[in-house]
Amino acid sequence: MNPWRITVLGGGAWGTALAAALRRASQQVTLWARDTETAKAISIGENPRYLPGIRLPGDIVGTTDSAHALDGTDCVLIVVPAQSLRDTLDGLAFRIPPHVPVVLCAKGIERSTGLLLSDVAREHLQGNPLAALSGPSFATDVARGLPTAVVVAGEDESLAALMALRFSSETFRCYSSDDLTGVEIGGALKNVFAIAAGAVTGANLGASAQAAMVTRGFVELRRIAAAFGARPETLMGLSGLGDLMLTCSTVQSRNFAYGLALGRGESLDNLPLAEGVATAGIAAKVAADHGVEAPIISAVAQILKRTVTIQEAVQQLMNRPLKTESE
Ligand SMILES: NC(=O)C1=CN([C@@H]2O[C@H](COP(=O)(O)OP(=O)(O)OC[C@H]3O[C@@H](n4cnc5c(N)ncnc54)[C@H](OP(=O)(O)O)[C@@H]3O)[C@@H](O)[C@H]2O)C=CC1
Ligand SMILES: O=C(CO)COP(=O)(O)O
Repeated sequence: MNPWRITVLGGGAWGTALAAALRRASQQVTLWARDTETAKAISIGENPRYLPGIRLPGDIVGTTDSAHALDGTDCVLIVVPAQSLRDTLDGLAFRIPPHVPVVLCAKGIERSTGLLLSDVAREHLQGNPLAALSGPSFATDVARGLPTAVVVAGEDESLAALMALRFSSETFRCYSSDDLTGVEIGGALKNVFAIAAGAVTGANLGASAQAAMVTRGFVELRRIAAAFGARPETLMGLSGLGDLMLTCSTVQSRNFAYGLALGRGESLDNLPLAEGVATAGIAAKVAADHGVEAPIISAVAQILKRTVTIQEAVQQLMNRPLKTESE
């Protein structure tokens, strides 16, 4: 099998880690970053700004030249933060060859529109098949080559399976799915619950509260996904339950760490990217627009807006009318 020429757009932690994983899967990888120092560093096997101390495969090509990165590419991974996807496509979509598959790797909902990232991409890319890569996978683990499993979902099932085959290696196992919407929603919303989990820990509410919050959060996740037409079983998988288990349980998650600082009343300035902060408010609105009850997402959105305290939010959640567990 000849290697694919794969372009990764985005030189942050996740773009760099995915470039390393794809290179280990014997693909030819070019990573486009907007920052010259990052692009140069990638070419010599490191990204000191986002993945300090991690040695990358030495033959990833780093560049700031988008034409060089995208001319003749076989597949494009977009790995900038969710709220930067539109800007990135405004600048680069014209360079992405028609019909080349485009894989969205960010986890979020566009704050200004409530759109899933595939809908944002569809506004810019008419002929390109779209896919999403998601699942429980910290950039530091993937960049180090630790064993990881993710899911690649696309509207075209056979193309998703082909991408999963191309991207997989001994340490990076890709499952495929045709439920693009379910996989996108799982990745986007787990960040909001990871913030909640961090806040529960930071505010010393106890391990029982933590388990209750994650379980009932999972119910909200499945309800919202169903309202979007996704399959419930998708959310039982890597992008859903799997990513909730990961990011709601460890401070290695930036969203959990953000919630932890919030719960402890510490400064939130200068914390690394926590996608759930931008997604919480719009997710609460999207749920309401679809007639879906999502009290935990709403609570996180209100806490982030400082319209309620964590203690008030807990009181509200505990005093909701009683009902059966399946409601
Ligand atoms: N880190 C992780 O473990 C994982 C992250 N993800 C998801 O991947 C996405 C990206 O996260 P991650 O890489 O960690 O974030 P980082 O903060 O590490 O990096 C973000 C990167 O995006 C670049 N960027 C931001 N805005 C733009 C723009 N408008 N145009 C071009 N480049 C831009 C930044 O460039 P610059 O440096 O110049 O500012 C930087 O290289 C998020 O949605 C996250 O949820 C998913 C799974 C794992
Ligand atoms: O999505 C991730 C792991 O699957 C990364 O989570 P954080 O962005 O919270 O660090």
